[in-house]
Amino acid sequence: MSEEKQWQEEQHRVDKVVETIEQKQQELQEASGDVKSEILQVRKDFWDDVTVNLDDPDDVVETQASLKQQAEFLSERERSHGQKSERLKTLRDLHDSPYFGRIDFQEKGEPETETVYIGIASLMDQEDEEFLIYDWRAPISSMYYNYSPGPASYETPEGDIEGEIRLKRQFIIRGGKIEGLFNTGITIGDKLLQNLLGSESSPQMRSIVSTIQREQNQIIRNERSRYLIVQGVAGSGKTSAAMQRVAYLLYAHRESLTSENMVLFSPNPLFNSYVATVLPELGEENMWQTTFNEYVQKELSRTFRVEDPFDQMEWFLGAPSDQGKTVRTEAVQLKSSLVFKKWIDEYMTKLGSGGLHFLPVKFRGEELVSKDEIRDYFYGLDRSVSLSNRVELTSDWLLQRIKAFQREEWQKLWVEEEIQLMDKSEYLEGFQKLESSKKFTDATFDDYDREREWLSKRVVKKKLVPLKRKIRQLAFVNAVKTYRDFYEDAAGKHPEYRAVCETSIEEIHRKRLNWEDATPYLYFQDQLKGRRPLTHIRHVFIDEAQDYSPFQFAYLKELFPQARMTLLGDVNQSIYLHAIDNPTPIDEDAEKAGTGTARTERITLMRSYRSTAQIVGFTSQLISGGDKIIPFTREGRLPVVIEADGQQAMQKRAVSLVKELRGRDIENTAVICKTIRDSEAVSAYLAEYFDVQLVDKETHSYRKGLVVIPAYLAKGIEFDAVILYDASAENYAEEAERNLFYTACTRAMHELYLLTPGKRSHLMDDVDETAFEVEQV
Ligand SMILES: Nc1ncnc2c1ncn2[C@@H]1O[C@H](COP(=O)(O)OP(=O)(O)OP(=O)(O)O)[C@@H](O)[C@H]1O
Repeated sequence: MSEEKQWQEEQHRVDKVVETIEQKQQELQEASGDVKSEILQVRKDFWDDVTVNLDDPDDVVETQASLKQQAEFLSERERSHGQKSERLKTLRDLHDSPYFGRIDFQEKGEPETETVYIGIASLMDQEDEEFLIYDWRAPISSMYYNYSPGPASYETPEGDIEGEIRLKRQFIIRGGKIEGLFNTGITIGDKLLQNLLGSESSPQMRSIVSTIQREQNQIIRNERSRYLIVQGVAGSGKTSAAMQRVAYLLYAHRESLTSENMVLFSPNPLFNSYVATVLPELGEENMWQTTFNEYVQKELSRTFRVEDPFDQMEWFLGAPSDQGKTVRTEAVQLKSSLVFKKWIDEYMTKLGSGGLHFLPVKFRGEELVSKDEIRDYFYGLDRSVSLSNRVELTSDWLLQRIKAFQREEWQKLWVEEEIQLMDKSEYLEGFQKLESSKKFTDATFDDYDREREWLSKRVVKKKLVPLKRKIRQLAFVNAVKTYRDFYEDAAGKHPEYRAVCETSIEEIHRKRLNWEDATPYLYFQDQLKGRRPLTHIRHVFIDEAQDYSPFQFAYLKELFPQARMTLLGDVNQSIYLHAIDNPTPIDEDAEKAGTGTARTERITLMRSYRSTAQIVGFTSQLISGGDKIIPFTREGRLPVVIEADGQQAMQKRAVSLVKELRGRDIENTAVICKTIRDSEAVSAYLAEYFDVQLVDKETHSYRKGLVVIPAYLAKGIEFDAVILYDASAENYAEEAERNLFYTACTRAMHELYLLTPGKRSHLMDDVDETAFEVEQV
């Protein structure tokens, strides 16, 4: 069949499908309108349709039942309306672009070839008999991603279905019109992918549903593993695959899984907003998205001023190489390791028989239960009971003590004074309560006593509420002091870490916690007080997983005991201090990294999609093993190293470069600096010429245009052009900064410039001279 004929036939089919969509839209709109007016009516008549009678207890019960019934009816209607609106939104998307793929599949033993069209959601014909479009997540659709024409199979609950793909076709459809049509051979989607990857970057990540690659599909549809570890080179689609995986899981387990059962840990708040549009684009709701830092700060900020990972990074990049830096580096390495977790576990065993510190229970400045009494009670409990359970029992005991104390307190003078100060409404409330309980007759002496008694009880009870709450929160355990003792003990046992322990004690004393101490402290506290694990979470996604220490990962495992975990990362992008000599959760040595179980699976992605072949050619030479990275064949300009004659010349060139890029319609440009201080200075300078956005650790979203950003915050995101600001030998002097340098360079999709005010960094020494151009200004 001629190409033109094929095109016509396909367009004809698209027209028919669009017609069906329009019919369905109309029907649904009418039904949705009906439900909406019904809801409005129910809301309006709500009180007419319920029987409200509060005369006697039976009537109250009946009223409650009637109210409940009406409320349930209303919420059922609202739910139905919600589902209809969602379906309408999906139909709107399908109306614009009904599908992106087609396979003709002949099942073994079947005479007919089945034609399967694949889109972002399923669509049945008007008779509900045939699929006009299959959802990309349906089992049969998996073949579209997994196979080229030829033998193919797919899994179903009843077993594997085998056969042959006779044709595989891709479409670009917009506004109901076919704009592109490709019959694909061995590699899927080269042309379509070229198209997509060659386009402009965006401050919001896009869904890759129409061009998912086979190796990415394995991540998306993985059902077996407890820990799925993805080591993927920069730009290999890890984040993209993770988002598609969420959508896939929500579809495949729609009876039992919702977005509330999932959490995504991302590297910073900016990244959260970067990925936030992907799932809604696929018709799914976003899950709980957070950062580990956000979680830690929420848990600890009432006790300590906790450093965040970005400040730790800034310190690392800025601190002079002296004794202080050596000690802190040692501290970071130690406190990230599972060895340190073991030290804490051992100390917990010791605490089982003595050494735990308590705080006295005080009320109105008076000590009710001394810390010694609490300690005696605690250590009087059966020693085989775990520490956290003993703390729980102690809390019960303290609450009992408070109850007894409460009675003694009623008669006290301060209570009488409080009653005098009570405002009128509170007083009246007491009076009414007594009256309604029919214990209060006319104003007799007896009634007056009862009123006093009632009010005294109320005053004492109310005053004790915060204290009881604190006891329930186990605030009587002095975890901070105990943690300090732990370091004292460690300093004695491990003299080689004496300096580390001493500085830790000093920090604790100042109510401060360095980032490397945050997870160990949380863990320490949990061992003492227990923590309710978040069992409703069934899937945890950790992006940039190489930035987590084994200790942090172990902590997350305990926090989400029922969850499967998908860890995505790149060892060459581990930029934090702890990763220098430590394994990270994505390390090949799973045992060391704490991810080794029978159900751990590793997937390695070597193809890089983000950058042009020229940029990948350059960046891959910055890291060891980079020669194995496979660039996606998309051509562009060689990276340019601009050697400027001093700082001023570099600044000037940065301005002219941005102007040049704009002249060529390259709008989304990032000037990537090493630290926030550099970024502030550069953005202030550029602001004299352009509208520029400075991104710092608090930035939640960025807009199109010119952005200045420190390298460690640019993780995970991408720009059309990257200008690496100050790639000099002085600025990037240390080997430990190699990954940061690499991460910054790999943010570029189409063009990469490295500006240096003098000799370029030795981190580029191994890059072949043919992999970049040199410009001198
Ligand atoms: N199958 C695909 N189809 C279309 N685009 C893709 C595909 N895979 C990746 N991309 C594109 O490649 C770029 C990089 O993807 P992504 O950010 O998911 O990679 P990553 O591995 O998380 O990168 P990094 O580790 O460098 O942050 C994005 O623009 C993404 O849209």
